[in-house]
Amino acid sequence: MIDLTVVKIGGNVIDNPEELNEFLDAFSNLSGKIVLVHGGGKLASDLSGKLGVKTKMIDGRRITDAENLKLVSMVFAGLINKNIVAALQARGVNALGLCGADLDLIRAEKRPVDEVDYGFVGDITNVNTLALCKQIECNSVLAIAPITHDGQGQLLNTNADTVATEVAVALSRFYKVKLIYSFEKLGVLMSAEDESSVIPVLSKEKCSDMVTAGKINTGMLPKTQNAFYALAKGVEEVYIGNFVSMEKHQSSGTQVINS
Ligand SMILES: Nc1ncnc2c1ncn2[C@@H]1O[C@H](COP(=O)(O)OP(=O)(O)O)[C@@H](O)[C@H]1O
Ligand SMILES: CC(=O)N[C@@H](CCC(=O)OP(=O)(O)O)C(=O)O
Repeated sequence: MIDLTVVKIGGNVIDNPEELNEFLDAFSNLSGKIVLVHGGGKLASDLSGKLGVKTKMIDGRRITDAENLKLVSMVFAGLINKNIVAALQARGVNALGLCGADLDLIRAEKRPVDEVDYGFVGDITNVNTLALCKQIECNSVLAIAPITHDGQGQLLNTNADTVATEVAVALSRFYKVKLIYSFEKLGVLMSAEDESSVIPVLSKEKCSDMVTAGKINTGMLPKTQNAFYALAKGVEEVYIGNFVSMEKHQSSGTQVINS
């Protein structure tokens, strides 16, 4: 099988022009088949503060009422997605920016109300693998925003780590997939404040101990949950780290392993 890399970038990098440029430079230099999935949670939260739209996150996921949905659709599928596409085009990469509704790429269902009502948050039910593969085989570099749809005209907000995961899982039927969750730190840290405490290899047991001890929390919760799920569903290799440092061989990040 041919190698393919899925890279996910999150809000802290997107919100920092210098880091974003460094990321896009490194991403543009990657050879072979590549797919980019982006978030942008920080920018959405900053903007909602300015516009007076209340924001609440639970375990790294946004409670998305109707007003928040309007805002995140504009920010993720519009502003951020199109700026990333333009920046990649400027680097000679023929990027195609899409959200989950385009080409029926990612269907989701509104998360059922349990203990928490997440509002218009979508749990992914289907990835249109054929559409993805067609674009990839035409050498388009997909830049995917974390807005999904339910097939009935309703847009939904889905965590970008989860979008990257499901895209990686779908593509692993046809490619040998490496999935990198890139963020501003060098990897999963033993101690949140200490950048030198990167855990080189994270097993399920180690992760569960760290969650219990409160050492993995907030946005790292969806990342690690998604990482183990991806491995269980056929993704070949999964890393959590800083893509630029990894590409420059300054840091190997955290490799997540399924044991
Ligand atoms: N053990 C940990 N190691 C590194 N970061 C952690 C850890 N536990 C929690 N975090 C937090 O998780 C954040 C990354 O998640 P998130 O903010 O959702 O990133 P992104 O927007 O890039 O997906 C880090 O900025 C950090 O504050
Ligand atoms: C449901 C949910 O939480 N959706 C996320 C989607 C964006 C995202 O995941 O952005 P980062 O990768 O920058 O965190 C949100 O609204 O923030």
